[in-house]
Amino acid sequence: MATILNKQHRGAPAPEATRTVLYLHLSSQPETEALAGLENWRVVRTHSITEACSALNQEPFQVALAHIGELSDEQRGDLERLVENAPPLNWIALIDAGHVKDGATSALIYDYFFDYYTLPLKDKAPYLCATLGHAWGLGKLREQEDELRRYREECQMVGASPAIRLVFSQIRKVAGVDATVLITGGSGTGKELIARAIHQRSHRRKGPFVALNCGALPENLIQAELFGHEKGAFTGAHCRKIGRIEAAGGGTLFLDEIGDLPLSLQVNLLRFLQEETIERLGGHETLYIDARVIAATHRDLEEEVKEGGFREDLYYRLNVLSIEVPDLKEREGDIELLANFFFRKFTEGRHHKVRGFSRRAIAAMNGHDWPGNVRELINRVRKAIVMSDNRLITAVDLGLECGGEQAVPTLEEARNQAERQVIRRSLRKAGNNVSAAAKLLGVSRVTLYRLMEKHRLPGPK
Ligand SMILES: Nc1ncnc2c1ncn2[C@@H]1O[C@H](COP(=O)(O)OP(=O)(O)OP(=O)(O)O)[C@@H](O)[C@H]1O
Repeated sequence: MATILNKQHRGAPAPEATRTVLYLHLSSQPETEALAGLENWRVVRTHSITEACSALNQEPFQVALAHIGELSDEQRGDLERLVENAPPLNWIALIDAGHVKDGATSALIYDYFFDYYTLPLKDKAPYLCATLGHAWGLGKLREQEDELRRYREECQMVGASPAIRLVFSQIRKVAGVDATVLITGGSGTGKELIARAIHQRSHRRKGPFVALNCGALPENLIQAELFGHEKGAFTGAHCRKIGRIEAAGGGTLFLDEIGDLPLSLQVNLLRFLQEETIERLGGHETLYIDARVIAATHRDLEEEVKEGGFREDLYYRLNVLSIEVPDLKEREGDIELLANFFFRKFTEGRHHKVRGFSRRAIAAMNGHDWPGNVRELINRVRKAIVMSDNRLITAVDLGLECGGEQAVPTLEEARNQAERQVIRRSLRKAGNNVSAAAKLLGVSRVTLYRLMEKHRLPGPK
């Protein structure tokens, strides 16, 4: 079994071990003296590939030391499989002198290892410590990047700013428990996306995710929508209808715009949260429903409670865990990231003349206030892709700078516009005859065809 070593100074309290390294001892020589110098490192020692495998399965490592002596072909094959298949981490080899020139081992190190040292270390020990530190730091960076990629791939959530990273870490924490969550934040900040991400990461992920916008329906309809009704419960109730709470059984119920839920229904929802039971409208049967509730609002519910518009007991019941979503303008660096993400999403697989955003457009996006947050950004990008006549989307295309005198185009934009105009004019004048138009422009036919393609101008029929 793997054992854990915490180095302790004699007479001094043990320094807090903040970083962990896996040590795999595959040599007939004794353990390297280097381990004694790894202060502030927690060393998990293993003495075979199997032990290393099980240690790697038990906890995440950023860095591992493999102490390599003479290896049989079988051992080398096992080591290769381990470093190739283990979760991504940086391996550093410590090789007993005399085995460095072993061709197969050096090829393995060259292919898979971050660095290597020959033993005995002697005065190279501080360098090993520094290498371990770098390898660990790089591993941490990779871990963060992996997490951002996972959010992008699994939840379609994009962002790398400190503000959104904090939200990601809160999602991770609340997903692991089954309590009610209240998500607050401006309109279009991604509250529903966050609720879905919590659901996907929770043990309920195989159950349904059912959403209801409490502000979208009149009071009488919302009650039937939430709790369902029996046949004949009211005029027009021609058959039994399952409500959203019931439909969310075994999964998650997302109540958007919870601040809009009428006071008369707040008490019903509170009863469900306390007793986990409902009765369909016009029904007498009490149904037990196991659904986790996530609510969201752009309103200040605490203020609403003070003003009597929202029940205090329901507020506390919903607000067991909370996530505050930052406005887009507070997410440093994310605007460009999101704009490019949506640009790729809307142009992928289609032939579009636009290639991306001009620098001025990016500056304008960064300077904009984004009252509609991510939803507004999506709409502006989508519209600009369709409407733009340029190769690069401009601030004007995004509706972030008015045209006319104020909007000074970049030199490239101006050149492109002028080029396009003059080609169009010459083609018109030449009755769409490319050879004649090329002559008017003083360029070859081939050049004109290339320019027409660049500006997506139709050729002669
Ligand atoms: N971080 C993000 N990455 C990618 N897309 C996002 C992100 N945040 C929000 N979106 C997208 O923005 C749009 C609005 O998000 P969502 O509906 O979750 O916001 P909301 O806060 O619930 O809005 P509202 O309060 O108006 O109901 C959706 O299309 C969503 O996919």
